[in-house]
Amino acid sequence: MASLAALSSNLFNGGCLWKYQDELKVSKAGKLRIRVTSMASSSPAQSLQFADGKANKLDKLRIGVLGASGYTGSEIIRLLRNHPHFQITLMTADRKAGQSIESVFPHLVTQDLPNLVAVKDADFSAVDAVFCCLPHGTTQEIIKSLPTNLKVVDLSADFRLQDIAEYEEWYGQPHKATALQKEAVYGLTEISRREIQSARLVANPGCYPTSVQLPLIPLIKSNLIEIRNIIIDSKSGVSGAGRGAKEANLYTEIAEGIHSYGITRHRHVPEIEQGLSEAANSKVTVSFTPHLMPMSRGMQSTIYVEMAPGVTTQDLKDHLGNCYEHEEFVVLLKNKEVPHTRHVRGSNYCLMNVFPDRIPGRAIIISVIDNLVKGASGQALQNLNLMMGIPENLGLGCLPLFP
Ligand SMILES: NC(=O)C1=CN([C@@H]2O[C@H](COP(=O)(O)OP(=O)(O)OC[C@H]3O[C@@H](n4cnc5c(N)ncnc54)[C@H](OP(=O)(O)O)[C@@H]3O)[C@@H](O)[C@H]2O)C=CC1
Ligand SMILES: CC(=O)N[C@@H](CCC(=O)OP(=O)(O)O)C(=O)O
Repeated sequence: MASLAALSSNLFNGGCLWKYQDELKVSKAGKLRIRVTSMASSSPAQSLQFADGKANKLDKLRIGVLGASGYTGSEIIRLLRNHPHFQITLMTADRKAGQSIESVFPHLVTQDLPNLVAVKDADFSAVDAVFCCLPHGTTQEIIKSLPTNLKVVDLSADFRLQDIAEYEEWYGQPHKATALQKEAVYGLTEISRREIQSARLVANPGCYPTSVQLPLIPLIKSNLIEIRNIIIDSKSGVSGAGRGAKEANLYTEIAEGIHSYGITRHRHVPEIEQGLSEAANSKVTVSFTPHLMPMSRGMQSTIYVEMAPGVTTQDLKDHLGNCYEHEEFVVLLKNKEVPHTRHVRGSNYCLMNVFPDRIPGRAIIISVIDNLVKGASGQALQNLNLMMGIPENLGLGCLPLFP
């Protein structure tokens, strides 16, 4: 039985009322009782899983953000501001260790948060779960060194590829935590919800792979599209490259133009192919070209596919509509509405739509996300909510920022 406070905090946070089955009852004592259950779990307050088995004074889970001085780390901080059951108690940085969060991110001046510490100085005995927002390569050894009772959502690419040889080929370095790799669950929430719920370590998907796999996996699973000749043209905002200073990301190098990069060799190719191959139950290869756009956040994937014989674009739409009908964060647009990145900015939504190509038998699928939210920290929070047995939309109620 959840408390009214828990219910009202869910609603306050944009909790999705349609996901809750509310049952009003008058108890013998004449008090109104509201029973709340969700798709993700039963009563949130009862299912919080403290790492040491003990509740704390605040009855909130203690969260560590590793890499809190980066873009995805600050996005986690922003989202957790509205979370009823998570409280940040540890934040790490590398070059910025020792600084206060407002000196690193002035927009967070109003928040009462701990100072940034180096990972080596962090006290992990005082946290229940961590978001790991570190560069790939550095992440594996750090996660390996954490107490094993902590739940971990890793936003880096280190645990996404099941095949270690493939990781080493595409990332150009040996994997240093191969045992943990076997334990990790790939966290594309809407597709792997059941596995994520019981995971201890979740490999949060890359931003491009999220925007591509959400529309394609259901269509491939149902044999509605051919698995050959899939062409993916993706575009990302500059925050996708992180906050670290790089010449290629200077205003003068990005503004007033766009450019492709990583042509035929971007490291998200094996990640996309892994997910699509699993859906197809046979090897899928794709043409994938990412582009850098002069915008700070946002991502669009335009995907060209060949439909299976006799299948129409309306069939693709109907199928995606059915698959995602009860999903809060994945939305198939109606009619010929075109997804825009500006309509998901700052939110956890993925908007998609399907259009007939002028070439018979082909369709064009467009999907948009905010690379820092559904493409990173929002999906990571969705996953940790699931892992903790609480409704997966908590903290994720913010609408897109528009205009
Ligand atoms: N940006 C995006 O849209 C997405 C990013 N990701 C992935 O999420 C992870 C974080 O990305 P993002 O936030 O953009 O990156 P940033 O470069 O913005 O932040 C990186 C963070 O890691 C810290 N850090 C860097 N090197 C080390 C180290 N050797 N040891 C400990 N801490 C270190 C930095 O600290 P300091 O600043 O003090 O040096 C900073 O806090 C990456 O793996 C990225 O690929 C995934 C999906 C989308
Ligand atoms: C614009 C930009 O540079 N985007 C990054 C991808 C975003 C990301 O961080 O992906 P991972 O989580 O897999 O590292 C890139 O192309 O490498």
